[in-house]
Amino acid sequence: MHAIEKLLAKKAGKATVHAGEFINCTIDIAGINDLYYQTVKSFGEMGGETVFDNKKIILFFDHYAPCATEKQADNHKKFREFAKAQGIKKLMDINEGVCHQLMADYGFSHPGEIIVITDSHTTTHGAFGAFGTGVGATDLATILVTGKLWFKVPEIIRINLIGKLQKGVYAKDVILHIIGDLKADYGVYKAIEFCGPILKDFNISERMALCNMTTELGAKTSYIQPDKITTDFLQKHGVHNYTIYHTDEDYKYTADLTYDVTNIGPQIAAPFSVDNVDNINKFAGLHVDQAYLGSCTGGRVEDFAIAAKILEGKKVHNGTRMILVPASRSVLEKCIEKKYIQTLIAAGATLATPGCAACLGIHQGLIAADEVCISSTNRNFPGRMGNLKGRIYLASPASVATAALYGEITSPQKFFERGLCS
Ligand SMILES: CC(C)[C@H](C(=O)O)[C@@H](O)C(=O)O
Ligand code: SF4
Repeated sequence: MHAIEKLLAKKAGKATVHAGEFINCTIDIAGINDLYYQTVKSFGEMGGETVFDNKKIILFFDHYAPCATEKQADNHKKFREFAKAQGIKKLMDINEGVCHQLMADYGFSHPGEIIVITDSHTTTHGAFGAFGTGVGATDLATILVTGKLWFKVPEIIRINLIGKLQKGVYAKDVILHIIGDLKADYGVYKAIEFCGPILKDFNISERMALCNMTTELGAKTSYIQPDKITTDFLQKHGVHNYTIYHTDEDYKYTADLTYDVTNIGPQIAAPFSVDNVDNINKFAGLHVDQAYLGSCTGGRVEDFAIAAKILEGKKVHNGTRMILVPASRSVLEKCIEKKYIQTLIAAGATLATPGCAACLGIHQGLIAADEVCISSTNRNFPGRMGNLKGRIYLASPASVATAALYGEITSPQKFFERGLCS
């Protein structure tokens, strides 16, 4: 069995499970985003009165924080009333940030647990050795009533990362390259495990970026075998009580792929799909109207550190806007402490409040028709960040910051050639 199967078997109260089998599992964390008040309505329609365990439920105000419309404000108000009525203490209000970053910041993502949130990027939590998956309102309401949810045990694909990363190339470039190679429907309802020597060079932030974007391969969940990087992170967050499962030596993967990252340069996913990927140099010189640094994919402290290093003492190009959206309050606090925010504001960037913001085109930085936005987020569909004719180029935070500096898409490796960035 695979570690994921051992995890699912335990949660289903079974000795073994196998790919394709339908099982019913107990859920360790159920998260509801502010866009999903329907979950509460469905809970009522199912005859739900008291939630299964109010300590295992988290409400996240992240897709519009703070509210941009009266309807959004009304939604948040109803969520707060529901939390009060049910004694749900974990209500992440408008001052907190994006659900997946908060799960990391608060040490809520644990190896060996099942995390279900009403958000497709819940695959992010495979970075901690959890089984994380996104569901809709009805499935989440089922959990509120029963504390359980059905799953079909997924087939598992292993992606082995070998070689040596070039300077100026990050996890985001690696996952964009893989998505461009495998295409957006490759991993539908499958689990995608990352392994290989490169992982020891990827901190939790980069592992989260890898796992987060398996959603754009259609994956049901993702997985990275917990190691010292994982356990050190958990220890730092006061987390000591969890179960790490291990995959049997003779486990047979549905597919066992290897990528040598040595020859992967900075990547771009060009409009209008995430698997429309090519080396950044193919787009060099394209004017960018907006450079966006944020989201659960690329809005962490490490991402702002890179951007600050590239823009320190310099100015965002005239004719280009740079928008900063820290993924959470804790990220913002750390970036202020380290003066990354001050450096970037001095360069001419605009600071928005922690949350999803313009990542999905709700507020805080939408783009107009025919505008070009280079973004550290994870989707570039028509209308994703504003006007249907807006064009989004997905890239690493380093590429976003470099484009902000030059006003056009430019490889961040130019800095490393001159040794400016370590
Ligand atoms: C709003 C939410 C349902 C959606 C998702 O599930 O991915 C959003 O987070 C996104 O990134 O498009
Ligand atoms: S930051 Fe973007 S991708 Fe992440 S949960 Fe929010 S809208 Fe979805």
